[in-house]
Amino acid sequence: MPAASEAAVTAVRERQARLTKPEGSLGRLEEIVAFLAAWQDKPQPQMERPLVAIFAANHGVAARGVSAYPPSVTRAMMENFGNGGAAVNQICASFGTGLKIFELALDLPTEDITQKPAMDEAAAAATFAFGMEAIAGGIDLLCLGEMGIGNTTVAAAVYHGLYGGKPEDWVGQGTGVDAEGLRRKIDAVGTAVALHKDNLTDPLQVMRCLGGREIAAMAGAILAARIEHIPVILDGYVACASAAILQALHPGAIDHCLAGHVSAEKPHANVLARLGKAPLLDLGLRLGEGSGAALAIGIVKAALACHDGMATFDEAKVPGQV
Ligand SMILES: O=C(O)c1ccc[n+]([C@@H]2O[C@H](COP(=O)([O-])O)[C@@H](O)[C@H]2O)c1
Ligand SMILES: Cc1cc2nc[nH]c2cc1C
Repeated sequence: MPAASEAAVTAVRERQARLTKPEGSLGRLEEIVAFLAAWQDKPQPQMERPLVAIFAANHGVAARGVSAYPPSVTRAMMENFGNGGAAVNQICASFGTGLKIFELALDLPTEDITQKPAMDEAAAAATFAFGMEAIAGGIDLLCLGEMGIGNTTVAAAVYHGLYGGKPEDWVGQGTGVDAEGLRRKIDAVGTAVALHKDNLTDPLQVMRCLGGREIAAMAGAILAARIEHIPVILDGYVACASAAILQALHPGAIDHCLAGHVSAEKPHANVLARLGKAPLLDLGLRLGEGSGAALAIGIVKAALACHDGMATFDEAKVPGQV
């Protein structure tokens, strides 16, 4: 895996020191520019072709009453994305960002994780490889999101499988289940992790047994982005499950990823702490579909505009530090 480019970061830091602002005063905007330089391996990082990629999948466990919405919403939302009617369409339009939707066998839900592994090895591997396609087309930043009724349950199972604790530590409201729905989610996560317990020492087996197709595909996309020097912005609770799998496989594997936001899905803050990521935004979103990652593009755009467009002390004849 490529490492962060120290030379590119040094070039960014040198320019930042000359820009007309007190040292360090742009805070995380400066860190974002250094981060892009490090992972694009460019002394002048850029974001001319950002992409929001959404992976959509269906889940057998959704039949257990773990979502406030029926599984048919997943396909219906694909139509809506195509027609520009979803929140993420409008966020992307606000920033002039490209959006691609990847459909993952919606008519063939993965197995119910409380009964069987979600996928067999061939399907898990093929889906991971398919996710690697997200970086095609010369993009310079990848935002990762998903759509899939029931996927906050499988994400919770992945976290419980990777991190232990109790099922309820990792379960939140998802699309807005009531108290009974929450109980069913907690039961499903506990049952699934107990069923597959002998398979959970390998993070890729956690992905295969407890995850879903969008989670496997996003993991592939994150890894492909790393290899091709494309920084990644992660969306919320579900997208971070893919990052958690890669981090568990190899501790530095998600160093090229930023957390776009902290979701209102309660355990997400804890997940981000485990991933070592401070979110860029905290807006109470719990939508998924890449919305929080896409919003963070606005911050990245402003960070790069400052870095590229600000005058230096010399250019503006502003006196420097005493
Ligand atoms: O990623 C998040 O932070 C998030 C939090 C709550 C809900 N979602 C979205 O809601 C859907 C899953 O919710 P559920 O209740 O069906 O498990 C799926 O389409 C996700 O994109 C996503
Ligand atoms: C309507 C709807 C839109 C979504 N977008 C992402 N997850 C979603 C879940 C539902 C239910």
